[in-house]
Amino acid sequence: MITVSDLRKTYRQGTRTITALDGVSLTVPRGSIHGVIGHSGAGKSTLVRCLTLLDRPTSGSVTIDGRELTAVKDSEIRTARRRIGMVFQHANLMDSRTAAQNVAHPLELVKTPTADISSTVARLLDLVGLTGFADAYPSQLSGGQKQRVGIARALASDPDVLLCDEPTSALDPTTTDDILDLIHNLTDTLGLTVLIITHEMNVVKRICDSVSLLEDGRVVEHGRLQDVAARLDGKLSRALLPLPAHSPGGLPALELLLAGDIASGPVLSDLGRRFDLSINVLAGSVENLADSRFGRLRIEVSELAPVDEMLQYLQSQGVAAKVA
Ligand SMILES: Nc1ncnc2c1ncn2[C@@H]1O[C@H](COP(=O)(O)OP(=O)(O)OP(=O)(O)O)[C@@H](O)[C@H]1O
Repeated sequence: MITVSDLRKTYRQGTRTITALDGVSLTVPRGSIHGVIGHSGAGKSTLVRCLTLLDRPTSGSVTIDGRELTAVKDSEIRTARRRIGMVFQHANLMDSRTAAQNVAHPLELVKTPTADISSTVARLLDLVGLTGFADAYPSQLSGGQKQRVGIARALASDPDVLLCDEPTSALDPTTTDDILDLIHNLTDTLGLTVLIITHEMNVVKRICDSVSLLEDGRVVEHGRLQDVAARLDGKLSRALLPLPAHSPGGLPALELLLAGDIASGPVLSDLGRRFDLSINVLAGSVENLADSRFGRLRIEVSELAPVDEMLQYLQSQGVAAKVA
């Protein structure tokens, strides 16, 4: 379990104080994947640096499985960092070393016996789907394969936590999905706790159990994926289930959010039949998130439609709805 409590980081620039993290708190339950999503400048890199103690936070704490990392003395930082496996945007491999030698590097640093290194490296390359690539140099590997080596290297020190900093931002969509699936499978197989820093909503959609939205150094929204997706006015829900901008026409328009079984049901035909009116769908977005179906729809109804009654009816059916 990762617990980040009220983490603050300020930088001095001449006479100015820049607040990069302004009281960030989040919890990642053991064995789950949490995404931190934010635009450029939100504080993502600063958060990564503070979590890995590359930068000391100004205040606040980071605790992993009950051990407060932020309380560790400078002389013990290297050892403490071994509990966190880091996966970077660009795999950051050493070009002069083969895949196997890159994965072996963290083990060599702590003077692991050579026989143990060989068997661990072979097991890890196997685990990330790179059997047969042990002797390949980074220049002979695709972007996705390099990232697999990076993941194997992150796992070499047998960490409790995997911290992934924009792990797929440099990859094409298909490779992105393969790498995300690998991280997901490893989480299950090894019981890892994973924190993924990203600016891509697709990463959150595909593998995160929970998510925090970082803006100007603060977490402005957070929760389990199925909970944030179900918030009609939530920023995360809008990003997960996007609709094009609404340009109001002459007719009343409603926005609906359907979650779970309701999203697969005949909501619109029931609504039309009950109020004896026709309904036009103006825009819609449907996704499977956290094993549930979610839909956000914008519909248009006739001028004389009893909008308030319709909203009440929809709410009674478990559909969040409002005038668009
Ligand atoms: N060493 C530093 N000195 C001064 N200001 C800094 C420093 N590092 C970050 N900042 C500021 O802190 C804020 C957060 O920056 P950070 O790099 O963490 O954002 P980010 O979300 O990672 O952005 P990006 O996605 O573009 O990398 C920004 O306003 C940035 O200018």
